[in-house]
Amino acid sequence: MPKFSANLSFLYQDLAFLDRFAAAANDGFGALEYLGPYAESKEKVADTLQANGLKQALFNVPSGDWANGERGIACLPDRIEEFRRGISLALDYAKALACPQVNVISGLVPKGADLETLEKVLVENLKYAAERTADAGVKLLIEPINLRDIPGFFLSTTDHAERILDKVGSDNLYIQYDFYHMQIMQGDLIPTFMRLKDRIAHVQIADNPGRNEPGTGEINYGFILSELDRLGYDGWVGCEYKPKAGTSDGLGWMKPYRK
Ligand SMILES: O=C(O)[C@@H](O)C(=O)CO
Ligand SMILES: [Mg+2]
Repeated sequence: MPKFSANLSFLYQDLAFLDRFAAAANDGFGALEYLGPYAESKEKVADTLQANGLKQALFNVPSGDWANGERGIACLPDRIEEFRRGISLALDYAKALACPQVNVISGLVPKGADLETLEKVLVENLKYAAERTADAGVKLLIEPINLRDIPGFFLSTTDHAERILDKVGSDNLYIQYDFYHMQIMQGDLIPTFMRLKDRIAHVQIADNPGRNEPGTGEINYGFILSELDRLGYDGWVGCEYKPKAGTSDGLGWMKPYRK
């Protein structure tokens, strides 16, 4: 049976961040994920998780000035020190929250930048981060993201993600496979998942078009979720969508999977 993690950067947007924890637990989620916990103290986040009987499935390492349009810094040559500090902060929180994995957002290609240079920076940053996260018992992930929602994003296909994993050469670096992004960029969702299964540590779901809840678009999540089960995926399924019907009211799709 698939187990679901509520992505609090998308769900329960009408509530304050820490109030979203109880709402997710009440709706039957077993774990949480979000862009980052850094605006709250790690102690407060850990206490709120525990008080609501939730696990921390994942969060992103610090990803630059998100509010002002940055989408990660991991490929940017002039941000290497900041990336490294971010890894250390992410590991502090991961330890406090008993979080088994963190996701790296690669970054936007700056105007006129040399792609080979960006790739080298990303690979070196990931080598550095994969070593530190491995020492802490935390998996490191990278996520291909579709170019329609984030034009100019450096990493947008699983082929590219695989090449990066090969270049980094660490057994602690994995792919975060977001079915929504991959439907837009590649399609062929389950055959690709099957091929990359051993390199994928986390999956996320949303329907297309619209990035709304499963059942609102063209992706057959009934099939996908049963395939994930059949193929032995036992990680969390991250619900990273914009609820069309309100978060709790729009959870009808999840009913067959609740005990
Ligand atoms: O798919 C996404 O948007 C996310 O998983 C994310 O963390 C950053 O954009
Ligand atoms: Mg995602």
